[in-house]
Amino acid sequence: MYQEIQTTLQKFLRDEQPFYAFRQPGEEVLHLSTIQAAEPFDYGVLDKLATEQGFVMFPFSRQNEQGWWFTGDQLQEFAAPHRQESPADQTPLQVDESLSDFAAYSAQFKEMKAALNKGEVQKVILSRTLQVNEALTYDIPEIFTRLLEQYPKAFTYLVASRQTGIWMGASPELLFSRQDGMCTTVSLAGTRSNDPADASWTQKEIEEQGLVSNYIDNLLKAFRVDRYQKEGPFIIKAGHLTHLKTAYAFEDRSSFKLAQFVEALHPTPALCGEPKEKAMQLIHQVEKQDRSFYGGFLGPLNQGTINLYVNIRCMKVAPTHSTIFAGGGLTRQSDLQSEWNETVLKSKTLLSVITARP
Ligand SMILES: C=C(O[C@@H]1C=C(C(=O)O)C=C[C@H]1O)C(=O)O
Repeated sequence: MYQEIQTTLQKFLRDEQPFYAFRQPGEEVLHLSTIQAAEPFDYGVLDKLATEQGFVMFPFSRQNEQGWWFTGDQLQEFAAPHRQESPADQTPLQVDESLSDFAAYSAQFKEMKAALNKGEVQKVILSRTLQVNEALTYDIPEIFTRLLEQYPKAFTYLVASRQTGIWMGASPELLFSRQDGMCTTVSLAGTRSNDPADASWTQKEIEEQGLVSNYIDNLLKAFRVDRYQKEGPFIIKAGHLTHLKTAYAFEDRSSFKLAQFVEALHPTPALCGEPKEKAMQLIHQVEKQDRSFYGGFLGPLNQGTINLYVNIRCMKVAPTHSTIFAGGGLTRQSDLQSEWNETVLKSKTLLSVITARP
């Protein structure tokens, strides 16, 4: 299967044929479809698309970018590649984190910390980018295959469209799903490395994940969902990281305003902050990069089934360089060096599948 996936993706990229490819968490199938039409995405679409299938890609904020709804007519399925199917004899690319990156991050950290200390926000997410100065376009099939192999529990995708450019990622975070009459969402936050020596969770992480859960609890209340299952927080593994997760599930009743709920949910305090408006303002003011589709959501809609994931652990591929995005939640208790280290660890999800040219 490895070779067939490579050949198909290689051909699409060479021909500049827009497409999307994804494998859902735990699935054995890679879905691949050409994009024949792209329409601006409006949340109302979520209520209407009972019979269609396609793929949504929505940005973190609508300030510079809009969401897209992609449809195509051929949905091909491949058995997802398994570990070690791709050539193994390759060394990961070394990228220097320059001192100026750290200096810029630390100035932004201080600015956000000042707002946290003044009580303007309780939590805000600071993100940064890591630039890979290599032309990767024709290595994409290989990199994507390794991403599929290494993160079998993630939502692993590759999108190439005129509207968004080329993006790929392996996200551990569900935004919202509706399947077989049940709706689910999660509160995911708090990060530690997978190293057993780093296993203890501090009050800071417990609180920052608790803030996301409170936000979801309040939203469910506001949408009059008064009966729901809530499990957690428990610890989940995401590649070489671990997170705290609480899972929510409830029945999709006819009175439930699904599209409005998803609109209100995004972006959660896992990617934006609390309170939301103030945190959003602070992010726009402080961060130098445009988050674009990082921190947005994406995923397939298929005849009433909705599976949307938060676009994290991702990168954008341009002809001469690629940009990896990573961020983390800051609270009053945040420490500069450990927050920086967390973004270094998070960027490894992508960095570890990009290999050096021989
Ligand atoms: C912002 C990212 O991840 C999010 C932030 C987390 C945190 O602050 O601990 C953990 C999981 C994600 O919800 C990212 O990976 O870039």
